[in-house]
Amino acid sequence: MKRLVDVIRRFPLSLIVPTVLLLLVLVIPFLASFITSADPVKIAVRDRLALPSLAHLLGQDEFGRDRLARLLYGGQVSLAVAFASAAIAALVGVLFGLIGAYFRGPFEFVTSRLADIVLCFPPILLALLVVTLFGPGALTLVAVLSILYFPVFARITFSEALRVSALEFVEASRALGTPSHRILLGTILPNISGPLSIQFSLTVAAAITIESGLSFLGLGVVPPAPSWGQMIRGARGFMVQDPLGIFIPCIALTITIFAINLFCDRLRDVLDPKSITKRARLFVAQASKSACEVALDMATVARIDGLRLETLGAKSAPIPLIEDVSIDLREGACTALVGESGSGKSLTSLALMGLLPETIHRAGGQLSLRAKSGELVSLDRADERTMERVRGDEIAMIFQDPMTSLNPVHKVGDQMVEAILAHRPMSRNDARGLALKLLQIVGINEAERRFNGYPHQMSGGMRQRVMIAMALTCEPKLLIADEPTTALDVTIQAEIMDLLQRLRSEYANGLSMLFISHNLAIVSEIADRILVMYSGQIVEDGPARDVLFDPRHPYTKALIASMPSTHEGLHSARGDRLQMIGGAPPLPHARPSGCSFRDRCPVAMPACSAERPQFKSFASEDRRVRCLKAGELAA
Ligand SMILES: Nc1ncnc2c1ncn2[C@@H]1O[C@H](COP(=O)(O)OP(=O)(O)OP(=O)(O)O)[C@@H](O)[C@H]1O
Repeated sequence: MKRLVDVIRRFPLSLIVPTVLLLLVLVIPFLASFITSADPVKIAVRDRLALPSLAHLLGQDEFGRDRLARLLYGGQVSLAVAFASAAIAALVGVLFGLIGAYFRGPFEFVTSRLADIVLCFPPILLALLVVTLFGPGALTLVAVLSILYFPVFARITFSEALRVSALEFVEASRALGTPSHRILLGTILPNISGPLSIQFSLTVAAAITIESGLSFLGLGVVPPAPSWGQMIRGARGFMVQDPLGIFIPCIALTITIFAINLFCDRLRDVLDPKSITKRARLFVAQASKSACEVALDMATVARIDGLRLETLGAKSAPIPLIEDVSIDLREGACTALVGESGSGKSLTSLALMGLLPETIHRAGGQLSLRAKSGELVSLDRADERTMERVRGDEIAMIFQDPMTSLNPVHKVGDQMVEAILAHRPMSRNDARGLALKLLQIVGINEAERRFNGYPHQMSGGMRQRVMIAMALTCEPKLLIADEPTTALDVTIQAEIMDLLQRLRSEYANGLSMLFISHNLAIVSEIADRILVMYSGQIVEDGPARDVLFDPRHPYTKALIASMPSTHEGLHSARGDRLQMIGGAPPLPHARPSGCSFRDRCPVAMPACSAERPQFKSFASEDRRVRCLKAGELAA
């Protein structure tokens, strides 16, 4: 009982109306004997096509049979046939699709060829074949419809499962030795349930309509037994004299199909953890409208001011991911954002680009940019058209994994030309010339040959160079480099860092950079300013040298102490041995009260759990530290 109450309490609100509607549609036909005492097959020729009366609420059909009784009893047959055939088709199709996609080889061959063979058969021919074997009737209909629809499920499952099987979390499950059936049912199936639930609703709807066609040909429900298909078939001959006859079963069909589609659609949204509710969308829209503009001084190219990002799930309360993050990106300077995985570096940069995932929204703060023209743009209030111009033209971004950033089916040169033409009004020939020049600038030998090559013909380092060249096509003011060397080996890392340094010094109008990394050693090579991020907050901010050689936050100190570096000064600052930072950063939903770092902090005191530390600035120093002991640590 307690369990039932719990289930009811957690039942998603958005499913209530579709569930009630679906239950009504499904249950009412099965209450036929309580609703009417009329016999659905009893003929009364004298009353044929009679209008509705108290005795016959929906009138009488071409044989004088009670239409309400036929509608209710016929609904039982139609719904049972439709649901049974859709369920069998889904079960068989999903099984074939999953096995074919996961095990490949002969399993793939059997799945695809079987589906091809069934799809090649004209449906009527197939129906005739099954009727010859089993004779007409509701069971025959179920068999015909299941055979007709299972290839659709098999194909959808096959292609979706193929896509999901290639994702890293499935590889990870395999590497952990998870048995195949668990991966198939526990990992892959939930990830493809969205398109399958929609296909199920479409199949039920289609099965109800096809039942009418097959019954019309005498291949389905045998008269005088009622079904909605039979009712439509019978009423077709009297459409002009008695439009109600065809209207009633059609309305029943429409409401049923609508209820099933609505339910499956909502169910998909509820099952998908990435979906957001309408209410949440409205909230986002309102939050965006309430933003206000910030003034930028001439030395600042972009500013993030008091940024707060929250999750926006359909099921749970919002969880803060980023809190009170403020960053000034200075003209021509490289600002580095450093922190452990999950600290919020990427989300901060994606917010600036207007590329936040749908499930995350900006709950506070402002984002502003000084464009090349000198115009001030409020990125938090900009519409999508403005953001399209800003991306690439004003702010460009390079990502961690150059292997997946380029489109594998287009030549490298074509992709570069398209990127140039999207922002710059010039001929294709000029764009080609510019692309070749950029390839040379980023140090790609045999630029012409590489221009005509595909991404898979290049090494990781070369692809990252291409990505950098593409990022520079419109001479942006700001380049966001999100862990641009993490996926590369050490020697290539060094080459890419040299390239970025060279580009900064050669760039005509001064290239400002937001360099994101978890690696302080790499950052120390390029950054003018370092911001250390921990658990969604900036905890230390200052000129690179000061932060590296005189860290004031215990987390920054711990990061430096754990960092293998060839940098002499850093070695002497922390002694010879590398030191580990104990524990792990808290997950966003489980951040402790007070300072998020206190559980790992060697100098934590009781006050650290009582209050969230605010930024502490130091007189005559251009630095900020978010720690109650910042003053002491500085001393
Ligand atoms: N789409 C999302 N939905 C919900 N939470 C998310 C989403 N993307 C990121 N997060 C959470 O937001 C926090 C910050 O993530 P973010 O990717 O910005 O971290 P990061 O510092 O860039 O880490 P990494 O170096 O691993 O990329 C993490 O706790 C992460 O789990």
